[in-house]
Amino acid sequence: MSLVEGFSVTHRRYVPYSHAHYGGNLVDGAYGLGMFGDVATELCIRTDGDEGLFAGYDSVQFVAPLRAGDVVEATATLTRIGTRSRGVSFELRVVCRATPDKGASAAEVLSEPIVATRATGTVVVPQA
Ligand SMILES: C[C@H](N)CC(=O)SCCNC(=O)CCNC(=O)[C@H](O)C(C)(C)COP(=O)(O)OP(=O)(O)OC[C@H]1O[C@@H](n2cnc3c(N)ncnc32)[C@H](O)[C@@H]1OP(=O)(O)O
Repeated sequence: MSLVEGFSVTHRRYVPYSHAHYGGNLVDGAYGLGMFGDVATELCIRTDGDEGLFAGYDSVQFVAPLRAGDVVEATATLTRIGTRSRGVSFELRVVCRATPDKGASAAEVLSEPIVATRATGTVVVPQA
């Protein structure tokens, strides 16, 4: 178990073109929230031995677009330990991106990750 403030878990994933939803291959904001649910689940497993339940978000900010073809990292960090509640902060970062001007499948590793989404929320676990 890793029930200590500051403990974090990161998931990394390629965003398929089947998830492009808007012009410019833009992906809907819910995609990142789905990743936050999954990474929070692993966080709860590691902190409390249970998948936990997401009670709600206090804040969500869509800081930069997420695009099909991106490789993204979602990080969940434990910020508060209640009795059964756990405060969690989230960040979604783009680490690789397509470069279609160089070819249909060309892509690059970004020199600096782009933060796409930030959020804070609460998950609830069973009584120990
Ligand atoms: C991470 C997941 N594996 C992935 C998901 O996303 S799950 C899918 C979405 N979530 C759900 O379907 C959950 C639906 N909600 C529930 O089942 C319940 O509302 C709950 C389990 C989240 C809470 O219900 P309950 O166990 O009856 O809560 P309480 O006994 O009243 O409180 C327990 C602690 O939780 C804090 N709390 C409750 N609701 C909220 C809330 N909306 N926002 C923030 N905090 C909440 C409450 O303050 C208690 O905290 P302490 O134990 O005192 O620290």
